[in-house]
Amino acid sequence: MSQSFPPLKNDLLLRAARGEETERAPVWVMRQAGRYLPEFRAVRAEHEFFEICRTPALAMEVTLQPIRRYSGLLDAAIIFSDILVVPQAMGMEVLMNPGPSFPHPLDTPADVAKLREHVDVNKELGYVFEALTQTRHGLEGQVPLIGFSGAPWTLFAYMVEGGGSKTFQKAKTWLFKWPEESKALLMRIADVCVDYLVGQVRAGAQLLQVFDSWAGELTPHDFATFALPPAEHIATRVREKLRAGGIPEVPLTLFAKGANSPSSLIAAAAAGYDTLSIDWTLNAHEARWIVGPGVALQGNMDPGVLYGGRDAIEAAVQRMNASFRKEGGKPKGWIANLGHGITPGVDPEDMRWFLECVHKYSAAGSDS
Ligand SMILES: Cc1c2[nH]c(c1CCC(=O)O)Cc1[nH]c(c(CCC(=O)O)c1C)Cc1[nH]c(c(CCC(=O)O)c1C)Cc1[nH]c(c(C)c1CCC(=O)O)C2
Repeated sequence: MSQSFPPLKNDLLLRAARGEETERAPVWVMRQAGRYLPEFRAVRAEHEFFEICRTPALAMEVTLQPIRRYSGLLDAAIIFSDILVVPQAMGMEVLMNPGPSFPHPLDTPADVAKLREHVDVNKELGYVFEALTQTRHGLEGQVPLIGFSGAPWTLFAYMVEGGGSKTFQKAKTWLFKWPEESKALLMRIADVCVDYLVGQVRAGAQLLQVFDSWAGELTPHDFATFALPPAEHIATRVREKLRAGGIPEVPLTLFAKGANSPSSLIAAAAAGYDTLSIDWTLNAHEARWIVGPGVALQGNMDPGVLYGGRDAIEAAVQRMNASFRKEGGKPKGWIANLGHGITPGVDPEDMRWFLECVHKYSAAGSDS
């Protein structure tokens, strides 16, 4: 597959991620390819979830579905995959029925011996790289292509819990009973993520996002102790490896959902990422005040507003716009998004309305 890709026609996302002013805010939506789209459900009816991930033509198809449906309204595509392909690459079995479940979670530090000692990402995750390369061609330069991985803390939690959790009993047992073993496992996961993310850029990803969906389960102290160091390691090492490989650097985004204490925000902003993705429990104005001008911000409408109909969506976009932008100025270092993934019950036409409202209200000169 040729690595000479079609020229990019819309670089709003990349400019905003670098903190620049843009004529309007670029917009994309976490989980934009997925179950709220009937065309995704049609593919899903014919194929298992991980089969779609592992089949580059299918992964490309579902990645492109929202780009086609919302033609001209989305400013990025995100490759269809899942954060749990990394635990799979490390040797763990993961099922999707309908949520993720691990038949053999890591109950104690002794179980770490069951993981693959050396993970060859080209061998284990080459199918994601192939999907990225094909999709980058399939996009024909319309919008940039985002690659991603889970953050080590969120992946660790899945690997020891064996699935989702309300209490995080097992993950917290690990952290507080075996802190050193926990840190070692977190860094081991981080090193796999580094190789995986570098491989994604080599394959065609133009921006990388690291999802720490469960960061908010930790105290500020434990976030700083356990979650942030491996996330920081990822940013540092990815940049080093790209430079060493002569591969142009790409912007990096960290989504540490719920890590919203001022000290956590300040620390996350200093972790080596270009953009922080924030959830809806933060006011963007306050977040900017806390983190200063050094990082771009992404977010942050409550995904639940998409259930509220057009008037509610429009009003929430207006408030979001006013919160992210200086009065009268152009958007600067702001990527419009939801504060977490879009949910399966959303009407795709309400998603369209959200995108249209962002275009309208974030355009320079428009009144918020
Ligand atoms: C925690 C997490 C997971 N996966 C992901 C996260 C981090 C972001 C977040 O917090 O939402 C990330 C993810 N998962 C998926 C993408 C694809 C790209 C996109 O459209 O954003 C991305 C970026 C597809 C998916 N991943 C999953 C689906 C639905 C599975 C199906 O089709 O049956 C999709 C489209 C399954 C999945 N995968 C995961 C869960 C908890 C579930 C089940 C619940 C759910 O549906 O969201 C783990």
